[in-house]
Amino acid sequence: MQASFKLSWGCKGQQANDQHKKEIVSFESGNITTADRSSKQVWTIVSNAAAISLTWETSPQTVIIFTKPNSTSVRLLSVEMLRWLREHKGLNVYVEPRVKAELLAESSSLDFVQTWEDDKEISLLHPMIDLVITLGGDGTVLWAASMFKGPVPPIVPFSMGSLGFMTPFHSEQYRDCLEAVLKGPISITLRHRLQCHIIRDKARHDYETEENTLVLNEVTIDRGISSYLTNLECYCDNSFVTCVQGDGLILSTTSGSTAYSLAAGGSMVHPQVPGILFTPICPHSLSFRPLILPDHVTVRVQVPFNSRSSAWVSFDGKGRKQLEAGDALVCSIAPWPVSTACQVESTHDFLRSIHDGLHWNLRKTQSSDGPRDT
Ligand SMILES: NC(=O)c1ccc[n+]([C@@H]2O[C@H](COP(=O)([O-])OP(=O)(O)OC[C@H]3O[C@@H](n4cnc5c(N)ncnc54)[C@H](O)[C@@H]3O)[C@@H](O)[C@H]2O)c1
Ligand SMILES: Nc1ncnc2c1ncn2[C@@H]1O[C@H](COP(=O)(O)OP(=O)(O)OP(=O)(O)O)[C@@H](O)[C@H]1O
Repeated sequence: MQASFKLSWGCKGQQANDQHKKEIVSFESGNITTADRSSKQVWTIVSNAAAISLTWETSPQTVIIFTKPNSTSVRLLSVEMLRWLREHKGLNVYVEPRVKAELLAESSSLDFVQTWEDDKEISLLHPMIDLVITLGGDGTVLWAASMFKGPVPPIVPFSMGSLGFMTPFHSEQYRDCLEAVLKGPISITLRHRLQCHIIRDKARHDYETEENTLVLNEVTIDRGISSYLTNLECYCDNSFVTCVQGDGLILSTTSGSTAYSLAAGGSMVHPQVPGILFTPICPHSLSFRPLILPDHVTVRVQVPFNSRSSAWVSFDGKGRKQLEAGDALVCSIAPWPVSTACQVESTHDFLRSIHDGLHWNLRKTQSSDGPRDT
């Protein structure tokens, strides 16, 4: 039985209208799901960067730890953390099968750690997990989120990488931090994901389409190894947007706005702002500015039949798939956001990340010594 919790919204100390928001963000039985996007205005109210707080109604019992591979410091910390969670907190602890094999090779005293045998079992595991811990960088948070094809338990990301934009917790203080998280309430960032699926021209009469892929950062359609320009026809709710002629296009969440989209000239957007960023990669045109589309639209990107080359899709930088002429990628906001625990609060953590991680707007301060307005 999964631990249950409730979410509440507050604006600068005031309690917002939670009932109104609960109709849009359901958090029954520990599963966070958002309502159909047709309720446009209401959704905007829900997401409007008010501080969101998670309070446990029943205590978490089962925790999973995802770890960055090939890191000695991560491995050592994960062993210590697994023991502490089991021996001091009495929790059931899970790791990925690869990690369990590594742990057992190290010591048989870690046989209390649980795992699964087969990828199919992971869908059975989801309803049992109350809390996710990540030890690594942003890539480990993306990896953990990708394991959940539906609702995602709250994620507590510890920083053990170099940039750590989405990983606000310091691993040295893991005991204090996890004590506070397990007790609650926790301030969270509700990060939207995109659901993407490919429609193959060859299979357009088939009932079965390829399964949806969920991304936390972005889906990228690029030229891959081809040396030709990509030629991508883009539609938003069936209205023609534009044709991308360049290296490609990034469709990003607002959480992903500080990742690849930023490198391609897109704006940085607070992760709780609802929307889809439409950012071209090296467009061969003088006037192609990036766009931000509302969260209720469906974007379709199609390789036209007269395109000189195919295109390639990647999901959070992984799982590349080829798009042939006539194939399309369809993308919209998914109903299962990812809640990540905040060190302080969503806006504070976001601003700290752009200052400390990206050195945003760092400039020597002008001295007061000089000419002045009189
Ligand atoms: N030119 C680029 O900037 C570029 C190119 C390819 C991929 N990427 C990004 O890499 C991501 C995959 O991450 P990975 O760790 O698996 O690959 P990786 O190991 O190549 O790391 C990519 C870098 O992007 C940072 N990053 C990831 N998500 C971020 C976010 N939401 N905000 C700020 N920085 C973020 C990571 O900390 C890391 O430093 C992709 O989703 C894509 O956004 C960026
Ligand atoms: N549990 C995992 N299993 C397989 N691959 C993983 C796992 N966790 C992370 N990865 C992959 O390992 C790579 C590096 O991870 P991550 O970004 O967390 O570390 P990092 O590169 O040291 O951090 P930073 O990006 O902050 O420097 C990413 O591509 C990520 O997808």
